[in-house]
Amino acid sequence: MASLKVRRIDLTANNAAQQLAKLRDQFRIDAEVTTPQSKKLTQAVFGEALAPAKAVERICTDVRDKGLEAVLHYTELFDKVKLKPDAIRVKESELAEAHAAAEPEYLDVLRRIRYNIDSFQSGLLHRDAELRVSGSHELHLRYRPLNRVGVYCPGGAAAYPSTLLMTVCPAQAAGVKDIAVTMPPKDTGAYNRDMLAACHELGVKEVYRIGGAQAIAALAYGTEGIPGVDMVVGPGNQFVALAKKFVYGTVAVDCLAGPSEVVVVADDSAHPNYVALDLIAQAEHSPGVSILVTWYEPLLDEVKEALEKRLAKLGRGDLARESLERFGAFVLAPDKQTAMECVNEMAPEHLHIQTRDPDAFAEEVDAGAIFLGPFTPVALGDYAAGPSHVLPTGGTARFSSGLSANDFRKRTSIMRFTRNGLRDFAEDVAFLANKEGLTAHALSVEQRANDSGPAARPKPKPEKVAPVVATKK
Ligand SMILES: NC(=O)c1ccc[n+]([C@@H]2O[C@H](COP(=O)([O-])OP(=O)(O)OC[C@H]3O[C@@H](n4cnc5c(N)ncnc54)[C@H](O)[C@@H]3O)[C@@H](O)[C@H]2O)c1
Ligand SMILES: N[C@H](CO)Cc1c[nH]c[nH+]1
Ligand SMILES: [Zn+2]
Repeated sequence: MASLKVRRIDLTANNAAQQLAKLRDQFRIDAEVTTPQSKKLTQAVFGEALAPAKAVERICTDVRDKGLEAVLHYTELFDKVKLKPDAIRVKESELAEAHAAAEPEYLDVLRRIRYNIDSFQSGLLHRDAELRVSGSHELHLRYRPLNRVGVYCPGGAAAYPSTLLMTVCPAQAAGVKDIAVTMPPKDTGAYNRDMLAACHELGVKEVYRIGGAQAIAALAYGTEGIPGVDMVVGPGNQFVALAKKFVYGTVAVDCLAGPSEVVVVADDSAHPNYVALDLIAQAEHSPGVSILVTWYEPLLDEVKEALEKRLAKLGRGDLARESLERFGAFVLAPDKQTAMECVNEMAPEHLHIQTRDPDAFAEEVDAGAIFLGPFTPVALGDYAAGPSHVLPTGGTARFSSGLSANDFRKRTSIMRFTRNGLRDFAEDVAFLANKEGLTAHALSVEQRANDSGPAARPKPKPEKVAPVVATKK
């Protein structure tokens, strides 16, 4: 087999900024990172080579304007499945049958992991807050779960029961009652018995066989047979992430969780074999972005050798190799400080720090999730630890965070003043309101502050009603 070709980037004080910008732009959410097969598919569907964001705009507007007909149309073109309208929703009996037929060990694993996720996610929920100033006013912050949430579970190249756990469990911890799940109509999606069994185990009753941008649009706008939701969450490929960006505003979305990425930062203390395993683990998502950053040059050859050995024996070795060669990189930094700048420039979804002092390094850098030391591979977070594995990708970890139970709750502030409390605030409010030229605002406070009569109109006296007298016929 030909030797593995991973791009190498040597950072110097002079070229670091330019090299890193190039690296970062390559995996931005709207970058042209789609594979040649994906480009060919877009061309075949639209008759022209549309950029991913343009293709997504067409799909989403079609679904918004034409509803189910457009969902079925794109499902046929992208997923090669011709579905009848009544086959879109998975029957509850199918969910129950898949569950009844599932291996008991699989269900036990789901239950144990569900427990881990639920313990962490319930523990981090924000609590209602209040401030009371006696005789003056009271201020409250109230949290309530969203009513109805749509979960996208990817299923193009692999089936992800873990993603069901990492999305549905935080939503349930937040108190969301109404959860609809969509998965592509594939053996790795809504025709996968393990996925259906997991839905039943989690108590999800509403599952649709649709994927890609058309699924996100259907959830957001609602179509015949698919009631719209208040929020769409979940990871997926570039088209899914761009569709969430497109529908944002019509519905809430979580972070832009696109193709998975890892940056492994390692020094001379790191075990090359462990580093190689972590890079491959991300690459096998296909596509997945795997970047090694080090200031210890011998590690690069050691890791390359370990990668080659591993890839030769791996089930998805060919897919992982393709991802490593297309989207991977070995970055050699002149020193630790430049390595930190490199990480911050990329703000990766996952950062695994395998250095002598991982805590100190972590203090200085930004990422969706940070994994410390040799015994904390990203896979622990992917499957079982408790924080959701739905994390921001494409550099968006610079300004956004991974999914958590709090995302499924909306905050409302509630306040009440007494007349004395209002009087205490009235002068400042009126002053600032007048400065803004909003004199009615000022008046609404001043009038009340100056009044001394009763605050409310007296209750109207009940009208006298003539007694009903029974008469004999
Ligand atoms: N960030 C996270 O939290 C996280 C978690 C799990 C998985 N992932 C990522 O999710 C991704 C899953 O991708 P996937 O493709 O396997 O499944 P997917 O379900 O996200 O996407 C498959 C769908 O994409 C649509 N599609 C495919 N090619 C298209 C094209 N050219 N134009 C328009 N639509 C097209 C099809 O409708 C298909 O149903 C992986 O990249 C993985 O890394 C991310
Ligand atoms: N690494 C993915 C994004 O965080 C999650 C995942 C699911 N299964 C395995 N990995
Ligand atoms: Zn993963």
